[in-house]
Amino acid sequence: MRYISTRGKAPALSFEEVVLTGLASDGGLYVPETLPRFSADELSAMAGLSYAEIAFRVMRPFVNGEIDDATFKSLVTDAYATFSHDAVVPLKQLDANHFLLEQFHGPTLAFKDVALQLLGRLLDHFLKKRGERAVIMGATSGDTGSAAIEGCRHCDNLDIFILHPHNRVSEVQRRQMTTVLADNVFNVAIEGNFDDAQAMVKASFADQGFLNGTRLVAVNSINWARIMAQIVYYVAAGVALGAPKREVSFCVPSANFGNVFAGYMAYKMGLPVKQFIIATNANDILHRTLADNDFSKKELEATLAPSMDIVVSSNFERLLFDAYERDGAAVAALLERFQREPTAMAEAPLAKLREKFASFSVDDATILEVIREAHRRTGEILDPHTATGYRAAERVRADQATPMVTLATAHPAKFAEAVVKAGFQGVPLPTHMDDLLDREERYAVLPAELAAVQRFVADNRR
Ligand SMILES: Cc1ncc(COP(=O)(O)O)c(C=O)c1O
Ligand SMILES: N[C@@H](CCOP(=O)(O)O)C(=O)O
Repeated sequence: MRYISTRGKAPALSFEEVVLTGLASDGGLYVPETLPRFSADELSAMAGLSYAEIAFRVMRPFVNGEIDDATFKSLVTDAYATFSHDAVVPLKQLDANHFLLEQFHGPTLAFKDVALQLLGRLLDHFLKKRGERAVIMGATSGDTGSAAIEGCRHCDNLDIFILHPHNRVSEVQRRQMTTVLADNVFNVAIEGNFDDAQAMVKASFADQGFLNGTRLVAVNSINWARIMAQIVYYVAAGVALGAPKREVSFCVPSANFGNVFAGYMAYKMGLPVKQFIIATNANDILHRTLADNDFSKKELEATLAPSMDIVVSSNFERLLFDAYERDGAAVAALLERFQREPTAMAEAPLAKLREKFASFSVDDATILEVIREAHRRTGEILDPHTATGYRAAERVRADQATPMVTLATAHPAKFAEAVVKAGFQGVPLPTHMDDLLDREERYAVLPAELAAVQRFVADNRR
């Protein structure tokens, strides 16, 4: 298998190269040239297997024999042994046909752990094999940062720089990052928003001169391995609920679009999916695009679901590539227009997306209402991101007969502000984080200026 760019002009890469690369050299994102497809028998055979075994079977075709099976199996098994629930990503039934897929049982309590526990191990494996060092630059609206640090901190060959928007992540999220005092971990609070941070990371991939030849690696979902690892839980949930004999629907709290895109990949690989629902907070560009063909930027708003405070949604590009029949030039032209001015998708690709995707946007007042309502009905305290999904699933699901799986993307203990505002006392952190609020913090505060950030990285990398 080879990986090609969504903008059609960068060289095709192998799996190892794609894991060790960020953006493609033409500014696009890498996707597999062809997708593996599972037969109904292969899917049926996955029901009842351990999560690690399903993960191995789903991801093996993407690895392409570039890691031998025994080694890859052990990387996968080790990655998922760090989760506190035996099912790794368990399903919880809320009512007759609505399920939560709990994605917060990993070390940092959000769905990002599922991919980043594996990505850290893959990077360690490839860099050791090559005898190379690398620098990671990542942008976070709160969850990717700690999951990346947790996944990569033990890799001696890596220095990790994580940019978060100053004062725009929750206290628990910030401390999960800034209290890791390892020599290879650097946190930077940017005086700007997530889009500023992500733009600086992307600009650094485009011009890596400031690193004097050291490799720059991505831990954001621009890295294909992030998407690959996230495909697994769609397959695991689907077969647990009766696929391939029964269709399943998924509702996904969305922003940078890596999570729901992974679900779409599972569908393209043979999982029978009736509907994907894209849930957004007040930063509703994905909903506006799907519902009104309004593919235009609006001022980024700080909401009670801060991890979804994103306007420029990276992985939407991967979906556009598919919707535009893999025409890289058309995708590049649309995205260049989008950066400059309000724009719209062509009718045919949009119609294609609407066959499988619906969307819904939830404001802050509704997030609070949903947290209270879901607790009354189910006994669960949802985190504010999951709350957007819960409401969207109720409002725009295609039918009641198909099982609906809402992805519970984070643990409510990470978002005390929203939970308390909704009228609860808060949710305790798990015991391994008991003293998080007392730990020493270390981070730099920098202006949202590329030169300042690159100087910081160049000066501090080991
Ligand atoms: C808790 C949580 N929910 C939802 C999202 C949205 O996921 P995605 O960016 O993959 O669309 C994020 C981060 O982006 C998140 O951290
Ligand atoms: N919500 C994310 C934003 C970055 O998304 P990614 O999936 O591209 O890493 C975060 O919590 O940082």
